[in-house]
Amino acid sequence: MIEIRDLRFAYGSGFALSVPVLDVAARERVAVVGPSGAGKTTLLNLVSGIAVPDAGRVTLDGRAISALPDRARRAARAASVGFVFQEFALVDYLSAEENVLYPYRVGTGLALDKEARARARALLAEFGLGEKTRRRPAQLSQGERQRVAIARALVTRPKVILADEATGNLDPANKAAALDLLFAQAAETGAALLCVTHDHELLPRFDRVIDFADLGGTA
Ligand SMILES: Nc1ncnc2c1ncn2[C@@H]1O[C@H](COP(=O)(O)OP(=O)(O)OP(=O)(O)O)[C@@H](O)[C@H]1O
Repeated sequence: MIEIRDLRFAYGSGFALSVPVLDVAARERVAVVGPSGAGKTTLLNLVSGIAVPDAGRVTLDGRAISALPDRARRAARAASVGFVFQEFALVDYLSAEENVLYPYRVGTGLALDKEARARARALLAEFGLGEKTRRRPAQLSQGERQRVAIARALVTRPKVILADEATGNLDPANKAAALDLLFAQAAETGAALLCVTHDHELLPRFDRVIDFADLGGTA
């Protein structure tokens, strides 16, 4: 589902990333670990098409997303990828439900129809937020905001789910619960799941753990 070949990327700051091969199959749940600043977020940005590699290829669901022009890449990302951002990146002035529906609002061509709205509400209900769909992020707890961010990543039923420290800043019970939600939804839709995490106690729950140092390294 995710296929990386000979990936190279550098920031102007000098940091460079090189990943010769990385594959994640449909239904596979993979954790990525590594020290702070190793390039884990950068890797997720490259996989999702937020960033474009200097060389090499990222293929998602059979499509070389890294080779697409900007607009097509954004559309492909919206169609194929759900992303749980490190700091959640919720929109302050939108309700929980409107935050979950945000992927439909960013000019990606996905139809914000009745079915999408029903799915957003169903996810929030399943995540224990059925009574709080109209609240704004500031009126939610940290764990609740986290669940809104996860629901937003899942609402389009993406084939690829990327999570950047999706369980960071949560207490142990909320960490486990957040992972349960991600795993259950990924299993339902058959998505590939790639999660950056520093939570070593969660690693046994993944099918595979990739240590960033073994990926091919940074140069
Ligand atoms: N937009 C940017 N421009 C220039 N350099 C950047 C940019 N974003 C990140 N970097 C640098 O690239 C390197 C990798 O950053 P990245 O955020 O991918 O690491 P990380 O492994 O996710 O770290 P952490 O675990 O702390 O989140 C760091 O040295 C960082 O300073």
